[in-house]
Amino acid sequence: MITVERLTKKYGNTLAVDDITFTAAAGRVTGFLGPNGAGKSTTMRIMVGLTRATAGTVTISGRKFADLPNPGLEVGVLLDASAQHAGRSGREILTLAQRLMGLPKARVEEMLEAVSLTPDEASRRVGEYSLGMRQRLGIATALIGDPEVLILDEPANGLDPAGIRWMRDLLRGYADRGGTVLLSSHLLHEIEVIADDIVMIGHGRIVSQGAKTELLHAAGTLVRAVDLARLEQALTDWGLTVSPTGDGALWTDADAALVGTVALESGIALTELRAAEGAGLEEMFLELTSTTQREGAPA
Ligand SMILES: Nc1ncnc2c1ncn2[C@@H]1O[C@H](COP(=O)(O)OP(=O)(O)OP(=O)(O)O)[C@@H](O)[C@H]1O
Repeated sequence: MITVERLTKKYGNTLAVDDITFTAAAGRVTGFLGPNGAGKSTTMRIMVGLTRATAGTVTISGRKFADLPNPGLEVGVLLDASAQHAGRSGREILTLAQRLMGLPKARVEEMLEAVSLTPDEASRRVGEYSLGMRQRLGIATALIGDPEVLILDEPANGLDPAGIRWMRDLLRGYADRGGTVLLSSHLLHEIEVIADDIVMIGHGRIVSQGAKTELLHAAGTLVRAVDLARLEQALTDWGLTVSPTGDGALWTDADAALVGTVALESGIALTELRAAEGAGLEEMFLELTSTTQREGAPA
């Protein structure tokens, strides 16, 4: 389990992380979702002792990262897959990790196999790896110590669709065996398909968090009408948040019963009315993150 309490990080005048509190629970995949510059990487770097917090605390399985005697056995980390030594082979990088953590030699070949790097690929210099191969190697390095907690910053970057599917299954299996997975992404869909819990961050602040199923349930309503412009006006007049989805529908934060009532009262015939679910989560994500703009920050 990862516990983040009232965490704040300032870089000069930039408030990169602004008083955030959340937990990532054991046995669950927690998606850390936010647009570019939201503060995800900064939060993760603080978690693993690479950046010092301005205020607040992070604990991993109840302890601070700095107090873990052999951190690789407790928490697997993948922050920047390109940060590996370009002149070493994948096998050498894994062997270094294996020695550093005092693990059996056989673990290296086991991990290469687990992330589907062939013996030939494992012998090549990392400088010649594609981004997807680096991500696989990074995941192997994170997993080699069989830790209880995984912290992965944008792990799907550079993976092809088959690679993304592979990673999803791997992380699902890991969480199902009781592990804690925290993974970040700026892509809603990536998080939506894999996460059990979602923490949404925008401009350093948490804008929404909870179980994915609950967030989907609360993700508003999609509605279509013959006269869409009139419907939009009617919903807006009722004080509801409304935005066109771009494919001839409107999204609103209200539930379907209220939208139906507004339409009836206004004499507007609807052609579709349903829970927005995935599409709604996206609208919610855009709405929530756009209303937490820092002063002067670009939209
Ligand atoms: N070392 C640093 N010095 C100064 N400002 C920084 C530093 N690192 C991050 N920032 C700022 O902190 C804010 C949060 O950045 P961060 O990298 O944590 O966001 P992110 O959510 O991981 O974004 P992305 O999805 O683009 O990786 C940004 O405004 C960024 O410019």
